[in-house]
Amino acid sequence: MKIYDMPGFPNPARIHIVLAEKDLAAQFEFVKVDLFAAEHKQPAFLAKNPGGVVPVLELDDGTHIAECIAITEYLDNLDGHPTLTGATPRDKALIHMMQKRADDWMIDGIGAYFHHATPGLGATLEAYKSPEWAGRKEWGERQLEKFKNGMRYFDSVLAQQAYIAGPRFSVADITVYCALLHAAFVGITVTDDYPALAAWQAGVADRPSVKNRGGQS
Ligand SMILES: N[C@@H](CCC(=O)N[C@@H](CS)C(=O)NCC(=O)O)C(=O)O
Repeated sequence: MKIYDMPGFPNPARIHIVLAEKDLAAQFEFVKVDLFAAEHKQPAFLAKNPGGVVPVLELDDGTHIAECIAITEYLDNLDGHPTLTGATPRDKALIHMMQKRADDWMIDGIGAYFHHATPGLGATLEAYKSPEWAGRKEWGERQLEKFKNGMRYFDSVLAQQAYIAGPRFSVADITVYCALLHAAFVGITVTDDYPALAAWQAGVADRPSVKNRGGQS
């Protein structure tokens, strides 16, 4: 099986942490897609994922699975013992609720800010010198507000419970953690205003799956 990704980028990092949590990395070949060279917008890659983003999982039968949450569902259920996406109907529902909030408010929020309010991946891909740029930049700035509201919300959640979706580590933790990685890249860090989020972040950073993911992503 293959994973198409780009080392150092936040969404691929989500999958590297999942692979480490599930001890599956050795079963995969990693194929680098050069985002700066716009390889992900070429027909060969778009045939794998019309969304034109990484990561993408390729199964041995040629099936392509895009979207981190879908890839995580697949990987987490391979051994019949899901540990990241919930084992009971209640846990599954709570994890997916928080995962959706983490996707919408955190990883998409900071991603939109990066692509629309900063030079992002550069002039060729982002077209930030286009006449529409001013409006897009303003929209991107508003996405940063959404991200900061997300930080505030998750800080309040983590003041009440150990992890994002309850007492156990889950895919929702991975999503929030990787959104914070992306935020740090653009200079936005977790400050003293968010003490529970900061303590949780330090704990997640210390997990073997996060610390030792083979230097990948
Ligand atoms: N919703 C997607 C997001 C994937 C995504 O945005 N990946 C980024 C890398 S971190 C990407 O490929 N960006 C390229 C671009 O936007 O042109 C997922 O969950 O996999």
